[in-house]
Formats: sequence, structure tokens, C-alpha cells
Amino acid sequence: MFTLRWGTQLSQKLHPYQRKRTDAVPSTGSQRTLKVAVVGAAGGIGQPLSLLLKHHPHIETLVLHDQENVKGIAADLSHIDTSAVVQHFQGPKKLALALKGSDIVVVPAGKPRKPGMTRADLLDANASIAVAVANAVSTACPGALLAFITNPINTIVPIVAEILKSKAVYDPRRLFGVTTLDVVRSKTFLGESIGVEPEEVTIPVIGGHAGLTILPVLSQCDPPFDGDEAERLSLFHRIQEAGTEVVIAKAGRGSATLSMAYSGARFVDSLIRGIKMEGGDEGVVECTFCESDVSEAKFFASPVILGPQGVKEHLEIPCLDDLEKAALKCLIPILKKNIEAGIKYGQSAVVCGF
Ligand SMILES: NC(=O)C1=CN([C@@H]2O[C@H](COP(=O)(O)OP(=O)(O)OC[C@H]3O[C@@H](n4cnc5c(N)ncnc54)[C@H](O)[C@@H]3O)[C@@H](O)[C@H]2O)C=CC1
Ligand SMILES: O=C([O-])CC(=O)C(=O)O
Repeated sequence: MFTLRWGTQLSQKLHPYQRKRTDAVPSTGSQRTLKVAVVGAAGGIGQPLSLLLKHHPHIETLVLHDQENVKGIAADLSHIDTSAVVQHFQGPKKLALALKGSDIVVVPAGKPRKPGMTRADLLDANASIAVAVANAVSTACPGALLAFITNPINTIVPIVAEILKSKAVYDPRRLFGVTTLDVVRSKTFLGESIGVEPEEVTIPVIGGHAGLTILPVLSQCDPPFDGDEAERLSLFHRIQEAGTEVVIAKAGRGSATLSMAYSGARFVDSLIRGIKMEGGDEGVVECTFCESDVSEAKFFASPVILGPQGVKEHLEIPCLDDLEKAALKCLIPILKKNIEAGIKYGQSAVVCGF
């Protein structure tokens, strides 16, 4: 029978640079206790993401929210023989009600790219969605772990932080931009290149989630990638431009949805394993875009250990080789600019009372 591989198999192996921990608490078992909400559940990512989450052994209630009608999607999912209860809500007026008491809110709501667009071009269309979700979270579930998939991630996450700050509910440990797809792609492409199963590959991907801000740390790949400089550069470029590869292939019908749903489900699974303290000695490690002081940028994608409150510990930026050091130097000013745009947008949204 087909079974999804939740838990350690679906997540990354221990990173080579990760410290062993001694304060881990044993698994609390597999009771369904959690309420997880998907905002944008009718979309290209939202539907397969919800399908994957319907199978999760710890999810008791799966909430689907969208501005479009999700009643049919909820009816469809509710026939699957797993016991997560599916609820559905439509429209902005129902958003706070939908999110009430959620433990995790994952947000794939928003416009995707068309060929010729950058992720930054989505800001005008998607920023107000992020503001609306942040406002609703602040009253309905201020303690929830909040994971944004909506692009442009580098700017959306700082916007949300400003809105939550204005409501006095911002906790940097609980706000994430989902960059797991960059790790998933890196594992796949490196697995092909090295000649091993992609599941066997571990590699941190740091920085942000757009073009040059995506920095796959090839030098820390396990098993090692020992391609020559031309091969390294070509792989580096393919990982950075993988989103565009899909946008071009879809020819106007959006961007990555299925690989993103898989990656989003994997990230939610890691958040859940953090909540349930299921990471064993090593803890649950994911690369994610969140506020930290590990770099010169206020928000940065890097490996973190997840726990019940979200980020439990930021791991240091992995050792970089000369190519990666140059890439980091080049990405920091771009990322800072993206973040600054988000802070400005968020602050003006607060002033305007959105
Ligand atoms: N972080 C990442 O790695 C990735 C991010 N993305 C981003 O994910 C977002 C969604 O992509 P797709 O699912 O392909 O788009 P889509 O257009 O297929 O789905 C978006 C859904 O959001 C809903 N929506 C829009 N505004 C809403 C609101 N205010 N409240 C509730 N629902 C709302 C729409 O009705 C639609 O059902 C895009 O911004 C895309 O760029 C896509 C791939 C990877
Ligand atoms: O490229 C896009 O617009 C969607 C995205 O973020 C990705 O696939 O990495």
C-alpha cells in the first residue's frame, strides 16, 4: 500500500556540521492533536499540499481557507480514509474564524509568476494578502507557527514581521519563509550528478529565495560533490534558476506547484516534529528564511533546530569555499534591499491601518 514517509525519512539526514544535542526529549507518540490551516488551499500548491497534510498522523483538524470556494475540495479530501477532520472557509471575512486556535498556519495564497517576471514583480499582487493573513493571525492564533510560501519570500516575511510587531505578537521564532524547495531541488540535482539516491544527499541552502540570493553550499554536500569548477558553477546556476525553469516550461500557467506542495508538506512535518520533540539527539533541522543574526541581513535562510516554540537554535552559517564566500558577498546587498522594501511596506501598511 502507498504510504507517505513522514518523520525522519522525509526530512534531511543530520547535517555534517550539526552539533549533537543531549537535551532531547523522547517522542510523545502519534496522537492527533494539532490544528493546521492552509490559506490559499484551492490553488495549484494549496490543493496537493492539503492532500499531503490530510495523511499526516499528528493532524487532527485540517482547515482549508481560500478566497475562492473550497467546499468541494474539502468534501473531496474528507473522503480519504485518514481521520484528520477537514474544515473549509471562504473569503476575507472568514479568515480569522478559519485560523482560530491553529497550531500551524501555512500560506500558499497569492499570484504565481508568468514567464519574464521576477519574484519581486509579485510584490504588488501578494503583499496585501500577507498583511491580511498577519492581521488575522494576530487575533485568531497569535501563538501559531506561521509559514509563508507566498512570493517574494525575501520581502513578504519582513512585511509580516512588521504587521505582527504592530500588534505586539511578533515572535521571531515563529515566523518562517519556506525555502525547502531549494533544498529539495539541490538534493535532486546533486543526487543525479554524484550518482546516489537524492534522499541520501544532505546540503544546506542559505541566503534567500530568489535568483542570486539562493546559495547552495555545495562544499558541504554529503556525500561530497567533487565536480570541477565548470560543473560547480553550472549546478549552482541551475539551482538558483530552477524556479524559472518551471515557469518557462509551464508557459504562462504558473510556477512550481507539485514539488512545492511536497516541500511545504515536508516543512510542516518538520515543524510538527519540532512541536512533538521528535528529533532525537540531533533535533529537527531545516533551512528556512527567518529573522536571525547569523549574517549581515536581518532575515536569512540558514539551518535552524526546530522545537515546540519554533526556532530553538540558529546553527552557524556552514563553512564556505571561495566561490561560496563570493556568492554570499554578492547576495547580501540584494537581500538587504529586498528586506528593506518589506520593512517599509509593512510599516506603511501599519500607518495606513491595513
Ligand atoms: N516559496 C517557494 O518556494 C514557492 C513559492 N511559490 C509561490 O506560492 C504562491 C502560490 O502559488 P500557486 O499555488 O501556484 O498559485 P495559484 O494561483 O494556483 O493559487 C493561489 C491561491 O491563493 C488564493 N488566494 C489569493 N488571495 C487570497 C486571499 N487573500 N486569501 C485566501 N486565498 C487567496 C487563490 O484563490 C488561489 O486559490 C505564489 O506566490 C508563488 O510564487 C510557488 C512555488 C515555490
Ligand atoms: O519561481 C517561482 O516563481 C516559484 C518559486 O519560488 C520556485 O519555484 O522556487
